[in-house]
Amino acid sequence: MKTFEDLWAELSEKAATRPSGSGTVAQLDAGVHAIGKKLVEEAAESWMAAEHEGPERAAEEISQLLYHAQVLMLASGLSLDDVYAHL
Ligand SMILES: N=c1c2ncn([C@@H]3O[C@H](COP(=O)(O)OP(=O)(O)OP(=O)(O)O)[C@@H](O)[C@H]3O)c2ncn1[C@@H]1O[C@H](COP(=O)(O)O)[C@@H](O)[C@H]1O
Repeated sequence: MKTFEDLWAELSEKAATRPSGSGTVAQLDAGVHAIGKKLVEEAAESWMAAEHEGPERAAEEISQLLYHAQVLMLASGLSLDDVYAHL
């Protein structure tokens, strides 16, 4: 099973090597504004799933929320430690 740190390592590699066909690279090229909109969209979908669609759908939406949070971190030049310092 993939962890938050596993995903971070994978996305960092994608950002560095920019393989063709990567959705992450496309998101990074779209910029912080577009990434932020996706993050907010996934937050709303997580909320709706948790309130109306049950735990399995909530878990799915929250995984997408975490993905987009990591993409925003990459686009902002942040490391995991930069964020963990505030937990
Ligand atoms: N975990 C994710 C992940 N979660 C969400 N998403 C993206 O977020 C979108 C959310 O889906 P929705 O159905 O909510 O959105 P949608 O509006 O239908 O989607 P779009 O119109 O934005 O495509 C998906 O279409 C993906 O583009 C993800 N994209 C990639 N990953 C993982 O990231 C890694 C790198 O992926 P690539 O960069 O694409 O190789 C791989 O391990 C992937 O599994």
